[in-house]
Amino acid sequence: MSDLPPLVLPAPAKLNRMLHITGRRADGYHELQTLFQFLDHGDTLTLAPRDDAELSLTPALEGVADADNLILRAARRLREATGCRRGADLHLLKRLPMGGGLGGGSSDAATALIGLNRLWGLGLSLEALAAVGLALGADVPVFVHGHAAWAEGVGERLTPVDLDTPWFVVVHPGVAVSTPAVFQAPQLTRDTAPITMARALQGGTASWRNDCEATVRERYPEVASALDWLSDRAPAMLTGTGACVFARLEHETDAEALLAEMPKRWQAFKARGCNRSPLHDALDR
Ligand SMILES: C[C@@](CO)(OP(=O)(O)O)[C@H](O)COP(=O)(O)OP(=O)(O)OC[C@H]1O[C@@H](n2ccc(N)nc2=O)[C@H](O)[C@@H]1O
Ligand SMILES: Nc1ncnc2c1ncn2[C@@H]1O[C@H](COP(=O)(O)OP(=O)(O)O)[C@@H](O)[C@H]1O
Repeated sequence: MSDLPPLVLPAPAKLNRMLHITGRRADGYHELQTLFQFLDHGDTLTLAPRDDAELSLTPALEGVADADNLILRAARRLREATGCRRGADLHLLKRLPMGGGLGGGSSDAATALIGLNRLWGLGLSLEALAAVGLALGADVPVFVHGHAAWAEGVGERLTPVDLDTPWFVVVHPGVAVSTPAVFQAPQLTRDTAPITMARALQGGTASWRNDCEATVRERYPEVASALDWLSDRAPAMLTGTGACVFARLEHETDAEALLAEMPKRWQAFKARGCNRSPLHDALDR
């Protein structure tokens, strides 16, 4: 056994504070403009070195084969990209709902890339790690770079920004939303005129919206119920393609009060918005 201590690193959630769909590419993927921000809530990945070349991940994720797990896929891609032959024991404490629009899988992958880069002493730059991550998902690079960002393209062209950092109550309405199904929906708005980042920021939170919301509301009534319930109490939006929705609150006590009166059928948590990823804060400690 190696003497190096395990690395314990956060894999935070993200919110899409706004999301516009501005077009559709020839390959079917959609052009987006979105503002990503992190939450101080997420999964935790523990990475321990091994003396052999095995990669192990515990526990198994329900409904996700190991070969598809973004953490193991990230580890294998990193080894392919660098020729590294080392192994690791990985353990995931999963707190984020899967397929909830909180980017949990992408964040897990980014934490694996950054953690293994350190554990294996590879010395890759964040730029190089983000490039490895982009092949796994469009949301991986923002988690690797670790700063709130204005994103364009399919979400990979990033400009760092500092947004307001209120409290959020994030609600999972208990349904799974299929990202491909939302993007294939005939009624999805795909022609929002592109805007500049400056204009999006000047418009402020009151002007921010998610172009997926109408489609998701129509197809998933429970998401519509959660949005309606939250909107009666605070400004509320969908994140990504859902299913999670979030309300914006000034104070932690407001978030606690909202959680206390929420219908028990929904899972919910409070978290603070952060412009610097908790992963990068942890790496500096
Ligand atoms: C739209 C976002 C915003 O954050 O939604 P969430 O996943 O967070 O909800 C993400 O960029 C999603 O990224 P990700 O979750 O990696 O999507 P993928 O698995 O790559 O895509 C699933 C499918 O959705 C469609 N898709 C995805 C992203 C995109 N910009 N255009 C698309 O048309 C494609 O059909 C693709 O095959
Ligand atoms: N480590 C992982 N954590 C979560 N989901 C994963 C992971 N590996 C693969 N997946 C797959 O990726 C899908 C999207 O997961 P996730 O990133 O949590 O949602 P979203 O993209 O909606 O924010 C899941 O439904 C699951 O099938």
